[in-house]
Amino acid sequence: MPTEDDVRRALGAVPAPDGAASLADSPSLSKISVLGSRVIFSIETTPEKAGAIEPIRRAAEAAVKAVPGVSDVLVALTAEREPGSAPAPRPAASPMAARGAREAAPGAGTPQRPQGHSGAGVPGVRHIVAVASGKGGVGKSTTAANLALALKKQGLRVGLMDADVYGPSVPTLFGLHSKPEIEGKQMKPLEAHGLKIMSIGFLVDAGTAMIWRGPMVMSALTQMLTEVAWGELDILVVDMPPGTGDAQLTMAQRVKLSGAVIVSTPQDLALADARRGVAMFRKVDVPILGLVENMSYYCCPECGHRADLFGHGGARAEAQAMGTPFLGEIPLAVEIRAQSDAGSPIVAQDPEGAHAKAYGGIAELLWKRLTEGAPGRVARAIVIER
Ligand SMILES: Nc1ncnc2c1ncn2[C@@H]1O[C@H](COP(=O)(O)OP(=O)(O)OP(=O)(O)O)[C@@H](O)[C@H]1O
Repeated sequence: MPTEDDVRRALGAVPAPDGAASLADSPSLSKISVLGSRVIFSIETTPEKAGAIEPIRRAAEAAVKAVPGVSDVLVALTAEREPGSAPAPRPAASPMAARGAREAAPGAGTPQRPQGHSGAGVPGVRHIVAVASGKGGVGKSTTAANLALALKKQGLRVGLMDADVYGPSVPTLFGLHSKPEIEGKQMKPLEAHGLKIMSIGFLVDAGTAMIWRGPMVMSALTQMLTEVAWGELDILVVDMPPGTGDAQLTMAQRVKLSGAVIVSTPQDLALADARRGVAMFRKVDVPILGLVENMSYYCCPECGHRADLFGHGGARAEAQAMGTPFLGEIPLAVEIRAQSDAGSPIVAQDPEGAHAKAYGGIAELLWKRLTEGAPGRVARAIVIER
């Protein structure tokens, strides 16, 4: 098995982006993770310089791939993220246009995957459900985490995959900071509150935003889906990257989704984004399982008074207008935020409380809709050539 020293030696021949003798000597090089035959590290840069540093990233990847015993290399570009600032810019180029990725319609001469609700691509996983939002900051990750816990509470076997590669928040939400172990050829998901959890944030330095190029997103996503020992799951909840750009569209196609849940806040603007989210999934024939209205109303922790901040109920009306089910509403509550920050989501912390019940109701409707048969879909295969 390769060692960290072997990797460093190889990086000694790669130029540095900052005038250091080599990448191995550069402060821009992150900690190196060697997980069996798989090597993961990142190079720190700024979003503006990411394009210029791409050749160095590629050279580093090639140099480490040539180290005996190395099977896979993932080199990410990362940038410091100011707390509360926007995520790093998304790749401009469509991942679909990336060399090596091509789309194939079923029956176009490529091996066909099973269709519809089979969870193809992840053996043993019955349903893969995306939790998505048209824009960032609406509480998609918080909803995905608490929904996963609420599904678990119903007795289901549940996994949570953080596909929000631009700003993985699942490590913070669950207070998980260790690296996954290797089991045979696969990474073992971490576990918390009975959930199996995987995030790109477990693999690269926390506190950085990642600057991804199309093919890297695909490779990271593929690794998290197929190279993780998920075992037998009733449902894998996928926390998608926010937005409706090419990367999100590609993910929606790449993952064999049973359906998608769209999270929105009640504001008009957020609802316009939610509409775009719904349209994106419809475009690739992924059934919309329903809309969730987050930060729906304010609930005073002192007196229990309910205040509608943005005319709550907008998402319910919007869902009706779009012909999608409305799954439920979650209030804007200090405890929900505090528990997320403390690394123990509200459903785990206070499973019998009112907020847990709200998530529970959504989970119940979601599971009902999945098992009572949301409209089937013919999944289109995307073939990644390695
Ligand atoms: N119902 C809620 N009540 C109070 N705070 C909430 C609620 N839902 C989410 N938050 C808080 O809002 C912030 C954003 O939430 P979260 O990270 O889940 O959003 P997101 O849509 O996943 O964002 P991004 O797309 O940028 O990752 C967090 O600080 C979270 O704790």
